[in-house]
Amino acid sequence: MTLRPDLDVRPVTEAEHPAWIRTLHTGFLRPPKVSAAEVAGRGAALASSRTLGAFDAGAPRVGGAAPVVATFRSFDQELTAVGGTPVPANAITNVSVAATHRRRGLLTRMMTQDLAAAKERGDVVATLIAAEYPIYGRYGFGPAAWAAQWTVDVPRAGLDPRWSGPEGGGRIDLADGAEVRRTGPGLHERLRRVQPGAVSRGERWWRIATGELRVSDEPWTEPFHAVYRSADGTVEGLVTYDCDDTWGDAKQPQNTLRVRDLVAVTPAAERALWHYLCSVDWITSVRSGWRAPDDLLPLLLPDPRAAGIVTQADFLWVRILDVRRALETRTCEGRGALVLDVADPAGLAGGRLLLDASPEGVSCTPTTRSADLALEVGELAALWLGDESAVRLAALGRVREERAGAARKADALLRTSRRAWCPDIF
Ligand SMILES: CC(=O)SCCNC(=O)CCNC(=O)[C@H](O)C(C)(C)COP(=O)(O)OP(=O)(O)OC[C@H]1O[C@@H](n2cnc3c(N)ncnc32)[C@H](O)[C@@H]1OP(=O)(O)O
Repeated sequence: MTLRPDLDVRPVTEAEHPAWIRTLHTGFLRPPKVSAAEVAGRGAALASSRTLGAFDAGAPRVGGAAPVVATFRSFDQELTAVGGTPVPANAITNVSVAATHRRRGLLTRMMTQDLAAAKERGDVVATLIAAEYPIYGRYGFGPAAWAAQWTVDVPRAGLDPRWSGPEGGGRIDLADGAEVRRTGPGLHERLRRVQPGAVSRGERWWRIATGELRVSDEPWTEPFHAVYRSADGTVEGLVTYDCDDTWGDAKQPQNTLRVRDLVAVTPAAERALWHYLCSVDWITSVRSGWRAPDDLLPLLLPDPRAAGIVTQADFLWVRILDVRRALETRTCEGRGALVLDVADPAGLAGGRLLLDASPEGVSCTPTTRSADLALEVGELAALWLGDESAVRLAALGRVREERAGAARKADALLRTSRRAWCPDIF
């Protein structure tokens, strides 16, 4: 790795936004052009001292300035812990380093700077959606919530073709973007209060999802929105989807419906919305979008084999910055005490801590007692949302039992009955 003193990492100014966006597009292999509309659409999100750029003073100047050769941005977010309490999170996004400047330590510089600032602010975790698995473990991140995507072969699913709506008095109605902006945020707030791994959505998220705010020059396709209401009229579910227009030579419909977002706060709403999506005439295939790996979807179908997993992968990565607060914020179903020896080579978190957990509450205090389980902070992140098994990590040699049976005990305390899920890419 060649470290170069003429590579300056610093917050970008408003005048530098167009160059910064162009570098981001280049890094993400999108056409390297930027319109005034895109600069305006992204402006509010970029206007922060947490929008970093790397500038190469040794490169030919572009418009009289050193070119932007790397991008990085973080923003305030809340991440729901097991039990439903949110923790303050430093959400990291828009990470790119120009191919001409790769492997010179630019990502490491930007990440180190940003994580130190997040720790200083008092954020409990940092979060990101990783483009590639091998990038972020070195910075103490661990894959904390996985996701799966299904394709449903609708004709094979065995659903009753006469179905005309939900049972039990509930109803489904189509909605427009304005209604989604009114009802969606409240519904999503209900979801994230109970869904470990869910992250907060600001008003901007809803404006982008409904096409009111454009942050890219890609053509916008207006989606369909459908709302589920229970028998008493309460909104309990919302789905946003689009469809293609494909017909076979024998004049048979072969259309695919793609779910962009499905939020349901009751099992009845979730069941009804999936049933609805798989019952839209002309649709022969439904793409589920990113769901929890234990989503209800396949088992809702009379023939679950009609739902094939097309992708199953790590999704939300978490970097714990404050082990004590992270553990004390979550709940535990089990009861017991465990001494964790948490190693953090970056020195941001870690130490030896006594986890004392019961359904009544969790305490986590520094201790000098001998350790039961030794692990790195990234492994703890994978365990923290309850999605990973300490027994599994021990078998992989990634956590070490200092006392026989400690991994099984950790699982009894930390694992959850349903898996963590992050519905959002950010
Ligand atoms: C949250 C998000 O935004 S995810 C999107 C991430 N962006 C992308 O994937 C876009 C394309 N890729 C890139 O822009 C860059 O290659 C980046 C951002 C992934 C890496 O930036 P770089 O400046 O090259 O990383 P840097 O030089 O700091 O590398 C640090 C270490 O990570 C390793 N590393 C970096 N990227 C990768 C990778 N994709 N796969 C494996 N190892 C990697 C380096 O080899 C180096 O290892 P070392 O410490 O053992 O020497």
